[in-house]
Amino acid sequence: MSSVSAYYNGKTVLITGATGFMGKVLVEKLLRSSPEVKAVYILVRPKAGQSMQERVANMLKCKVFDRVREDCPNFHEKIKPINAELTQPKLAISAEDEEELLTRVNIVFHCAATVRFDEPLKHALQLNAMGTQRLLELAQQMQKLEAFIHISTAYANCVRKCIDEIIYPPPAEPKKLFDLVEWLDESIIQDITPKLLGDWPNTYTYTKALSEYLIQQEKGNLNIAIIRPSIVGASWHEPFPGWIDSFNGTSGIFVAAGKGILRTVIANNEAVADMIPVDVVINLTLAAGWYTAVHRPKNMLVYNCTTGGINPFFWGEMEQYVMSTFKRNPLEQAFRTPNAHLTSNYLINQYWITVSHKAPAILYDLYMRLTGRKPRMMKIINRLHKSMMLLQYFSTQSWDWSSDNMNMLMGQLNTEDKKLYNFDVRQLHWSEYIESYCLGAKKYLLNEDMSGIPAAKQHLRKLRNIRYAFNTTLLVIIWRIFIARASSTLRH
Ligand SMILES: CCCCCCCCCCCCCCCC(=O)SCCNC(=O)CCNC(=O)[C@H](O)C(C)(C)COP(=O)(O)OP(=O)(O)OC[C@H]1O[C@@H](n2cnc3c(N)ncnc32)[C@H](O)[C@@H]1OP(=O)(O)O
Ligand SMILES: NC(=O)C1=CN([C@@H]2O[C@H](COP(=O)(O)OP(=O)(O)OC[C@H]3O[C@@H](n4cnc5c(N)ncnc54)[C@H](OP(=O)(O)O)[C@@H]3O)[C@@H](O)[C@H]2O)C=CC1
Repeated sequence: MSSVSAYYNGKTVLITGATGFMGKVLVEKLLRSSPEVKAVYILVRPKAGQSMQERVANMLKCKVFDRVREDCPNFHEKIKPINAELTQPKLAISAEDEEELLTRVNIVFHCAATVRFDEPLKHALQLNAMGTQRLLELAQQMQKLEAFIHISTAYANCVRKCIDEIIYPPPAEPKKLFDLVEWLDESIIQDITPKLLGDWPNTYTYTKALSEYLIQQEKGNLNIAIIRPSIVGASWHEPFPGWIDSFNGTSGIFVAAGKGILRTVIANNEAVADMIPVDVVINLTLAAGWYTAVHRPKNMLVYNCTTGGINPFFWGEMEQYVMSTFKRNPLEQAFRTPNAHLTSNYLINQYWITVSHKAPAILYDLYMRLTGRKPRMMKIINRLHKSMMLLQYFSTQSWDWSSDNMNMLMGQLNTEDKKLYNFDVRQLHWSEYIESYCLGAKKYLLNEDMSGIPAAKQHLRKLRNIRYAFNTTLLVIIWRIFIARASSTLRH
């Protein structure tokens, strides 16, 4: 039985989206588990006034690379950044760089995408669907290509309740849509987007469904596999338990709940919270790359990378574990004591939004104004409500994903690889994982030190005393009004 880590040694790999949350974990794991990998080309665009080189230098300083930095101090020499923009013709790669890629690359991992739910359709199409098509065109010309791995999402087909490891008919004919957005005015596209999306909840899942179909249509002789992760969370074990650097998915919600800002969430306690740790997704992706290249399956394999069917976990349990962790390990400078509740009742949610979100935010902003500072809480609350509105589609329903290919792949790994590329989610202990996720959000997302926990607890005690004082004052005022009314009624 050949080995996954040995396979990548000596290979040249191309990764898109390497600067993103999952891309970084992929680059790190690849370089650490296969230190003899020949080169890792990464497609990077200049962004926010930073050149490609500056961005890569900053990326490599990131904590996520601490382990590989220790194991192989020269790991950065293997990383070859290529200037690219996936929304541009020919990916905006220079002729010289293109030549290098065409003659050298053995395996492609395509992670780049816009994951925003509110992305305008035109941009989501240009990046997620057309970008994938352009990358496929490039891959078709690669002389030594052995496998092409595309990262999709388990929610690409969220209009279905049971999702098998197959490509479903697309929501629309991709090429017709490409033509349409090419000549239609941006504002008209915005206007007709809800009609085009149909049952799809957002432009992200819609364009991910289109790109899966495009791949199936245009794969030609390429050896391709598609990975469909569900809600990707902090790492389980690698490179560090709880590592996370993105506010997407559940992470931003955890932080908002931990800070005491978020108090009510529309979710179904009994619905499955299909979360998957990022290192599990990356281990499966690397294993699938090896399997696709070495075993060359006759049909393109789709791997649903989910937990619900194997080791189900529910939103109600998540609420308990998140709250219990943040009560024991509070975040610094919390707005209020963490106390978030899930409800599937729209009216109850609206009530708590008014009482527990808006009222305290208005009072706090008033206090800020009175003390000559800039009010900001209402702005945060409004952004939070926008996020919650976009996320509730996923927190109120359950889906059944089959995971036969994930199981099949596990059976193909030798004993050593089963440990090195562990994606057996049956071993995942949810309460421990969520605790480590919340602590990871505290450490890696918010850069808070664990030594600050006693001060954070002290701050929560102060908040509790303010609440007691506020409630007592309110009671006294109500009591005084009541007494005043009662005595005036008696006088008359
Ligand atoms: C108690 C437990 C309950 C559990 C309760 C259930 C929850 C139920 C979750 C379902 C989860 C489904 C997930 C589907 C699984 C996929 O397959 S989807 C893949 C993941 N994609 C996503 O999650 C994208 C969702 N996000 C979005 O679409 C956009 O962020 C939103 C929601 C439209 C918000 O957009 P926006 O208001 O423009 O804000 P955005 O640009 O995102 O952020 C602005 C800045 O604030 C930062 N920020 C964002 N959030 C925060 C925060 N909370 N704190 C501090 N800073 C923050 C950002 O990092 C960003 O910083 P810069 O990059 O500018 O430096
Ligand atoms: N996170 C999640 O919960 C899930 C993610 N996925 C999928 O996993 C993949 C990775 O997601 P994740 O890491 O979370 O996303 P991130 O948003 O963290 O990363 C996206 C990556 O794509 C790159 N990118 C975006 N636009 C362009 C462009 N125009 N040209 C070149 N590169 C571009 C970004 O580069 P830059 O740094 O320049 O912006 C970044 O490296 C995506 O395909 C996503 O659909 C699937 C299921 C769930």
